[in-house]
Amino acid sequence: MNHDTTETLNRTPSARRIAREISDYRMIASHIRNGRAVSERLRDEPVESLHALTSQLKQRIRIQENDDAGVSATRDVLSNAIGVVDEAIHRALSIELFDVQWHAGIVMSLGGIAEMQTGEGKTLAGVLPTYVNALRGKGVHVATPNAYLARRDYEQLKPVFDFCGITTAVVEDEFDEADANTAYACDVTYGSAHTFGFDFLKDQLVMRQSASQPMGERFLNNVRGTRIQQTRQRGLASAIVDEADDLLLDDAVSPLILSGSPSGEAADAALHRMAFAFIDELSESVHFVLSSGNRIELTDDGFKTVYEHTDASTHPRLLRPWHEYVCAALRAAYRYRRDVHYVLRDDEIQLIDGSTGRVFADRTWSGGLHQAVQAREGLEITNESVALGRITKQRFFRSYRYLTGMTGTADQCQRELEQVYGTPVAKIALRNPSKREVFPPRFAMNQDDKYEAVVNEAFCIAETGRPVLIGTLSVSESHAIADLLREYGRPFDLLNGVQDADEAAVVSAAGRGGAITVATNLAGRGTDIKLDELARASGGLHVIVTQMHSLARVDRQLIGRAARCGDPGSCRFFVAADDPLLLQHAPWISRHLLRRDLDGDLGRRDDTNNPGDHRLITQIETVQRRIQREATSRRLQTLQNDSREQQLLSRSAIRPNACWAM
Ligand SMILES: Nc1ncnc2c1ncn2[C@@H]1O[C@H](COP(=O)(O)OP(=O)(O)OP(=O)(O)O)[C@@H](O)[C@H]1O
Repeated sequence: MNHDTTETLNRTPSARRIAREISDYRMIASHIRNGRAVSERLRDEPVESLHALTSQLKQRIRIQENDDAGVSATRDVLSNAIGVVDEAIHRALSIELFDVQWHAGIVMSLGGIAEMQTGEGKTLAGVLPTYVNALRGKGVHVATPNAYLARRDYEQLKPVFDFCGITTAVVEDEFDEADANTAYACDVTYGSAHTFGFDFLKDQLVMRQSASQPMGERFLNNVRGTRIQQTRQRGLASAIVDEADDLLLDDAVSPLILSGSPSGEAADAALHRMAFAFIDELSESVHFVLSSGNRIELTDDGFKTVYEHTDASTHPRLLRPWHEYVCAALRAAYRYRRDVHYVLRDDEIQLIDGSTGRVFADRTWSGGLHQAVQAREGLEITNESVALGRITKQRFFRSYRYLTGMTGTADQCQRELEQVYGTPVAKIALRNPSKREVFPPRFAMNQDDKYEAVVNEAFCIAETGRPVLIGTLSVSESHAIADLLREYGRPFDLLNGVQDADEAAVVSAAGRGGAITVATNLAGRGTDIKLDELARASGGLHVIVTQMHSLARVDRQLIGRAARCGDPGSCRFFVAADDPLLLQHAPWISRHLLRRDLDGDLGRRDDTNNPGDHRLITQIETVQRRIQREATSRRLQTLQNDSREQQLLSRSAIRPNACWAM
């Protein structure tokens, strides 16, 4: 797939062809019918027959495949592939896939993205495209948002692929070169997008180092038998991306940076400490202003003060102009909060990913911000990382020859997925209407009142035998609610990436009748909370959303933990006048809520539908849509900058992706 900037803005011929194919319902239905017939024939055959059919299909797809015939080659083997996969799932899991799951699987096998509602069974729908891509013999990377989901899917699906005669493995960040190499040698490799991206960067580094070795040295190394570092991956052939909206859009512009930093205290540590002490002399609006996107700008007065009242500006250890140290200290003081943006663990700053709630031990902020936060926390100030390699996830995923994916929440971003990745989206119908009840929203004047109301609701619902998931937006919010629950002496589980609880164990306990689980977004995507009998009979999982996210899709993923795959369930949104989303993006709604409180209206706790409440939620959703549009245009801008940079690199001698050209 050849992408350039102009292509990203227009539908490519290949995207047009895929769009046509994935909307051909008659063809899709006939594949499902034929596939089931093949599966019937295989039912009493020994497992060797499934393996033999897989080998035949591998041969066929390789013979037919050339640059132009990728999709039609797929189409040719699809019915047989469905037969093998159907039979393998039947033997390994004693489950029959529903038509909607085959539909999603075929869409992905043809190169599209399947939008299938949360809880409709995407994990199993993804087996078919994984199998079809594995037939190409160049390896398939199944990318998930985190390591927990990668391992879970690998463990669940390995027996299925064993029946198919397809080798599988999981790769993790901690793997050394040899283990990673073994995992990538399999037909299918499960891993987080993060691991795949970093392994790619590590390989780039190995190849650069080997290319820069003089030929004589390489020859001598060969003669002496000196071990030369190997690459981990076999190339970027096929990727199946789970939670595609998250990985391909929301998280796509944050660059993956492979970095190293010399150990010990930074040479300019004293300057960071001086800057942090100095900001006490500055006041907001006079010396600096807080602007959007976590930025802070010095006013003219501020700039003068920064340089007038200190001799730090001529310090011999300065790595950047003195005012940049001051700005970093201001950002650390005013914009970055412990347990919201980062946690402190073993005297180290560890970053929290805003949309997934995960804590990343190996990520650091750049431009001196990390050191400024260390100064603020009174920690040792470490050296800044030096970037050894860097790529945006957007560029990384665009480098795969075959890319496809699935998500429960692609609305409002179909166009972007198609334009940027050449992957049209097909919406898969619901198997049965959802049983999820959306309770009327609750409003509060401030966070304390809201947490009280949240905890009350959790008690009342858990008492009826239903499990409750309280979804919070930050670690600090999860702690605040946990403290309140402790005060009332109510047992609960906490999942926020900071405590050491085993994620899988907490998720599997969250569906027990009467259980209360407090979680950050860690539990908001991909997690499958299985209900026990009491929980199902009592009405299923109830999800409490403690505050609306700036992206509506994140909210929908969270409420998607309830009422999955035909189960009952419900959810409710809580909104407080001082929620960050309202304060930053819709202060008029905050003011409106405060006015309503004066009328004593906000404390109302009945469940009748109030049109005014729904109007407010609709207004917040409009704000979310605006934020989404702004994020889209930022991403397209990054893409254009990235493409420009790539063009410049390709004109020079440096071609970072050249080794992967296929
Ligand atoms: N064909 C099937 N028959 C019976 N149960 C199924 C079938 N397919 C999926 N399930 C069950 O439905 C539940 C939801 O499946 P899964 O977690 O794959 O949903 P999902 O679409 O990936 O959800 P999310 O969008 O939240 O990630 C799981 O418990 C799974 O075992």
